[in-house]
Amino acid sequence: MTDPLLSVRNLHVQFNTDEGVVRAVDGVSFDVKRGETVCIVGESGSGKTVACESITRLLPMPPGEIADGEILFDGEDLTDASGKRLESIRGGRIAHVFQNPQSALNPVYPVGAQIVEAIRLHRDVSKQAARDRAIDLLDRVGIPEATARIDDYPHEFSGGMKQRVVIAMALSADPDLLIADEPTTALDVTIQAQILRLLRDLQDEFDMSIVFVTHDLGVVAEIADRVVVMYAGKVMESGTVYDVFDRPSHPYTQALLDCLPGQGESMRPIGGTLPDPKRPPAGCRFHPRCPHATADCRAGDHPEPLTVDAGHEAACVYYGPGYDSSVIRGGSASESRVADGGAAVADPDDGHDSSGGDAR
Ligand SMILES: Nc1ncnc2c1ncn2[C@@H]1O[C@H](COP(=O)(O)OP(=O)(O)OP(=O)(O)O)[C@@H](O)[C@H]1O
Ligand code: NI
Repeated sequence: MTDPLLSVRNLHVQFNTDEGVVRAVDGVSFDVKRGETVCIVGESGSGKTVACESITRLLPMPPGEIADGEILFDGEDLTDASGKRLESIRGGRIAHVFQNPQSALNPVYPVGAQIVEAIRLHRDVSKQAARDRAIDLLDRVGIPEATARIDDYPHEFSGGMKQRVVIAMALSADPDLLIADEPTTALDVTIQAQILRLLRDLQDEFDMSIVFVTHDLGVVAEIADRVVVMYAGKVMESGTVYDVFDRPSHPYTQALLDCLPGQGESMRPIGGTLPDPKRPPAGCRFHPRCPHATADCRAGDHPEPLTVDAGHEAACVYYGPGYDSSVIRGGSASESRVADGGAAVADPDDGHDSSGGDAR
């Protein structure tokens, strides 16, 4: 068995603020194998972006700080890497794509010039060779008449086409890992589906791994090989897309799935809101909102992940000896939810802020 491409081990990322320490990512572990797509899913504020942006230290530090843990990328611990080393990895072996394509493009230069620059940053090639490759990349991401459009400015492209340009730029260095943080959230549904299909095709073609952040379980069903469910800085459940959709073993995962509209029912949002990250509750982070919480769930530390099956883990006190999963899964345990698709997880912060993309 080969080592995973990326192995995030017990990662703790915090912000030291005047009001206290925000433990945004609080002991998160997950692996990404070569060539696979891992979706990180969870409500707004659960720490998805902070976890992803810590990998290449895109997250400004300070105010952020990696307080503990390891980020092993191809065997190298990135938490120890120098700023210079990370700069070469960023955009080289690890590329990021964000929600808002506008933020990744410079409005005053033609898109081709920006892709050429990205190529030449990581490769010693002539301008002409880089330009040829830029045209090829634009063509591969589905920009019609790439040769004619390479000298167009970002504003001459629609939102979906702009995101394709950004993806072409991200691919320019042949990355081993693409980290895409809500790359389709700002796009309309049809365009979203096209971009997801594009990423899947490109993944095969470029043989890369993808970490895909979303709060849309429909998107997860569409694109994930494996899923990491985050809540309030913790991983609640992880497993293959089939494990998580067909055998959800954490009440939080179940609650997220219940937000998906089924036949003729409307979306049921999860009651309550995320805890204050400066003062998380004792016990399981989800217990104040969990319909199954017992005294054991309200005390002590957050539960350790327990193995459900090989490769499928759930961090739930309830998931233990004598556990009756039908209690949590209700009557719908046998229905495959992978096919449902299409719905966003109810989000307390409804207008998912675009700062993840705008900040850059
Ligand atoms: N610079 C910062 N200073 C203080 N707290 C921060 C900072 N950046 C993020 N946080 C906090 O860290 C937590 C995790 O935020 P993060 O952006 O990772 O959530 P997310 O899961 O990506 O949510 P969304 O779906 O809205 O993008 C939140 O409580 C957020 O308020
Ligand atoms: Ni985010």
